Amino acid sequence: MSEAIITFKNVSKTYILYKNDQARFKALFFKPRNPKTNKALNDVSFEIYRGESVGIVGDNGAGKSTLLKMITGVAFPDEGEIIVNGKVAALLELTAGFSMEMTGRENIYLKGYILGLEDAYIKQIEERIIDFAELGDYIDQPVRTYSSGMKMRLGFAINVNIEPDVLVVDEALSVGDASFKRKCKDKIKEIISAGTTVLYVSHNAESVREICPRSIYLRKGTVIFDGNTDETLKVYQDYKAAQKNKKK
Ligand SMILES: Nc1ncnc2c1ncn2[C@@H]1O[C@H](COP(=O)(O)OP(=O)(O)OP(=O)(O)O)[C@@H](O)[C@H]1O
Repeated sequence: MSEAIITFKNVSKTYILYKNDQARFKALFFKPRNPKTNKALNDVSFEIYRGESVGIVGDNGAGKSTLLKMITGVAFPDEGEIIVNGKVAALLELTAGFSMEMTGRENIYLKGYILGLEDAYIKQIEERIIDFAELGDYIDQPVRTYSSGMKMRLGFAINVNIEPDVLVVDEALSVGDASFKRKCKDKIKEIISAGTTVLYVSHNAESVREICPRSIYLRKGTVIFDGNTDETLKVYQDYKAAQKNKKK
């Protein structure tokens, strides 16, 4: 077996449900007593190997985004351990981390530094990113002057052009107009065929089948099934059908 690039060992995450923002702020200084909580991930363990494409499926609120955010390092577990051995690019919150006052070109460097890339490497991929983003003269204008679609395009262009070891994709992400969307899909396919490890969250069974030979089914934060995508989708769809029948 090749090397595990992502390892989750008994990972759990509980969110505290605050009454309001004031209570959320107060909690920074005083631990709330008996707060309402929601366990978003419950004792999740798996290993993903270099070059695998793995789908994450499950109903709304199952914990899919929480799991992806932990891989990209924007959410943290309260229990368990996560090991990620490589450079992660995320097609999730594309505009996170941008400085609105800096130009698009400066933001390419800013994001590159955040990802731990060297100056010389960023220089090498800069033109490729600019070409992909199709922002014309706006690349040297402050990002605050961009439309939301333009910011997303820049975010997408950076993330897909840094030659990541792991690409994390939320299919619900919508980037730009139809022709740009097509270009993004093609680029994701190209990255997959280059052997990059991909984690793909989607509610669309067909697209999971198309991209991922293996899938993990989450229900209320727990891994219910982890295996061949056809088998995983069958377990998921059978459960949904049983739930529907119960309601009748
Ligand atoms: N910041 C937060 N504070 C409180 N609860 C949260 C927070 N983020 C997520 N949750 C809760 O954690 C659970 C898992 O959420 P998550 O977004 O990971 O689900 P998901 O499977 O990605 O859902 P969807 O398919 O709707 O995107 C949900 O019950 C959600 O309400």
